[in-house]
Amino acid sequence: MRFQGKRVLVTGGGGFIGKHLCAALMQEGAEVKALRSSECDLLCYEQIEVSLQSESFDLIFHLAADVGGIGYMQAHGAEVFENNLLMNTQLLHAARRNGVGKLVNIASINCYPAEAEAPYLESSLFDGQPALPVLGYAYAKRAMLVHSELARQQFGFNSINLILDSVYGPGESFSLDTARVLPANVARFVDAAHSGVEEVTCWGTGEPVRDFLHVDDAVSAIIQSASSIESSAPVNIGSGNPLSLRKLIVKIADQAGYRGSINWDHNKPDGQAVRYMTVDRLKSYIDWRPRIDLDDGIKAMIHHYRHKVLSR
Ligand SMILES: NC(=O)C1=CN([C@@H]2O[C@H](COP(=O)(O)OP(=O)(O)OC[C@H]3O[C@@H](n4cnc5c(N)ncnc54)[C@H](OP(=O)(O)O)[C@@H]3O)[C@@H](O)[C@H]2O)C=CC1
Ligand SMILES: C[C@H]1O[C@H](OP(=O)(O)OP(=O)(O)OC[C@H]2O[C@@H](n3cnc4c(=O)[nH]c(N)nc43)[C@H](O)[C@@H]2O)[C@@H](O)[C@@H](O)C1=O
Repeated sequence: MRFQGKRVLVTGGGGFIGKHLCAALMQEGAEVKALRSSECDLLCYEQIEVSLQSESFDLIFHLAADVGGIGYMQAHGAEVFENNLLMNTQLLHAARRNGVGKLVNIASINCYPAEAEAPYLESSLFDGQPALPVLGYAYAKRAMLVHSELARQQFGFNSINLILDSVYGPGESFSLDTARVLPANVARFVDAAHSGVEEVTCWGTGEPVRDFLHVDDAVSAIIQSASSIESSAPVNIGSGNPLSLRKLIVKIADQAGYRGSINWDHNKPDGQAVRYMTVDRLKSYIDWRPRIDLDDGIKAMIHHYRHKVLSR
């Protein structure tokens, strides 16, 4: 019971990773408040002050973000930049002013340069421009990392920064327009197999390489990191098992029972080319390894989509 009696706030606590994190924190003995945008809009500084003045928190996990799959990020680049920059900056400022014990920021593998050499090392984070379709999101998250380090240096404020790779699992969006690649294609191929179509078109070239981490493994790493890391230097969290999107999508199509052909729409963005990370720094802090195999995770996602989403 690592968090026994601790008062913990989770921004974005009603979102995909946030819900899983809140449940796990409660099991660790924490008193958890999941902050919803309807009760505290992080774009409004006064509302953040009210939330942090009404209760004192030992720890804040900051998951709230304006975020989605590559299609959403590309279509809403300026808003994504503005909203995330404002939320992240205001929250850190208010947390520091209100004596919060520790802030755990969640950043993304999208922060790495488009041309970074895989596996990504934390020391190369700022060595070039992020990929164009996710530029606004990546720069807002990069600013959060810089703010965190400066607030530690100037004020001794304790915030840490975790860089997540692609996380998947039950509870994330399956909407074809806004979802990430894995759930979008679970929905696409389960629907295609069900309706018996013989041709399906996926986004991009299928050539990019990605690494997927199940949400339960991500949450376990986030929780252990929160109690073990006392530095603002960013720390990668990923599975270290890369595969091409073509292979991923064929796995999903097979498991969904789809037997038709797969085409690729080259007009859709590919994003970063070869993307996965080392987790040596993480392992220097905690004893962790991912436990959920991708094939099992896909199987569970297909089951979840068929039985929990389609049956609604
Ligand atoms: N999922 C992934 O693969 C990855 C995620 N990340 C990061 O992890 C974090 C969580 O991601 P994920 O769970 O997938 O995202 P979700 O979109 O599911 O959750 C984000 C939450 O942010 C909240 N939010 C958005 N705008 C505001 C606002 N103005 N004020 C208050 N809350 C707001 C929403 O709360 P509400 O529902 O109450 O409106 C929403 O539930 C994000 O910071 C994301 O950048 C990083 C890398 C990979
Ligand atoms: C970690 C990081 O994860 C996300 O980053 P991303 O991996 O770049 O985005 P994505 O999951 O949307 O995958 C995009 C890749 O997949 C290909 N692709 C194929 N078919 C579909 C498809 O149907 N939908 C989508 N979205 N992509 C598809 C597409 O062409 C591209 O090559 C961020 O949004 C952000 O949430 C974040 O923080």
